[in-house]
Amino acid sequence: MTVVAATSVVHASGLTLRYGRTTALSDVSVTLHGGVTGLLGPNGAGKTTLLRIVATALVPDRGALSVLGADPRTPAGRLAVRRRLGYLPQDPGFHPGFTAFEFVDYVAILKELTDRRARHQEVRRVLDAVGLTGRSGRKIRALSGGMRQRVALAAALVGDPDLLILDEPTVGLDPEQRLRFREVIAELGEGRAVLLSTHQTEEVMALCQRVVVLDRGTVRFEGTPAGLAAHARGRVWTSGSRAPGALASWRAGDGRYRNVGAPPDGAELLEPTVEDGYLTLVDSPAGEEDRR
Ligand SMILES: Nc1ncnc2c1ncn2[C@@H]1O[C@H](COP(=O)(O)OP(=O)(O)OP(=O)(O)O)[C@@H](O)[C@H]1O
Repeated sequence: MTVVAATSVVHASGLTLRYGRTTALSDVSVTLHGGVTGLLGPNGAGKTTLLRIVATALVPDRGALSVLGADPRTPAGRLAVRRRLGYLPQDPGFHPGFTAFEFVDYVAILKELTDRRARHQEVRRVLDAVGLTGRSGRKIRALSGGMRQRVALAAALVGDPDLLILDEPTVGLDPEQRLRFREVIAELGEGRAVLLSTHQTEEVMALCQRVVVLDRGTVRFEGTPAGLAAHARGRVWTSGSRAPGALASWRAGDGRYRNVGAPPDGAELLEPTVEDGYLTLVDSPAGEEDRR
């Protein structure tokens, strides 16, 4: 296990965190390497809590954690992680009166870029990386949701971090903006580790090399998107009418019903998608963990 910890970007084992009487995470163990990893799960699954722990913004009640080879429980370890980490929280806390440039510059100051000239160059670099060149002088309050999200991503990119943590980065974006954002994230994942939380299985298919499914504070799956889809193999079928016993059943574009669940004898089976795999996992009893 020590070998895994040494080569992984994040290695967490047995993380547990409670908010009062609510157990947000219970004995969560995950290992992340380079590339894009999606953290998928329903509302309240514990995604934000896990991201905040990895980003050193929250301390778990129990469990061990190594991030970029450092231990966030020690002050020196926390500092080492924070210097090499970019974090896009769900609510970036914009000052709407700031321009995009001013906001990112402010974050760069917090990230200890003290030389003004070098800092401004870095701010221009990250604004350019997210396609905001030419809009950097606009006030944040005058930007669209998609543009604001780009500003937040630019702020997370200051200092060229080795690990990027993105909490639902494409929420609220229209399909075109989402696509553009995906392009940027995919490119970022080529040279570093990206951990992003999402509710969207299509995002996982489009972007992620690995996926972790969290449900009610526990890891239900850790593996590839193809492995997650395979979880529903033999459990997706097509029929001429709605199947009453299915976990989910809907009329597809071809006019036939696509059903997920236990198929009746003789059903015509379909190739499962990541969404099917996810559905069969989160709708089955907790405690059946799957890693592939
Ligand atoms: N500050 C807090 N105080 C009390 N309970 C909290 C707090 N933050 C989160 N929780 C609870 O902890 C659980 C996990 O929340 P968390 O925000 O981590 O889930 P999530 O998967 O990110 O949800 P969502 O997809 O809705 O953002 C939920 O039951 C939530 O209500």
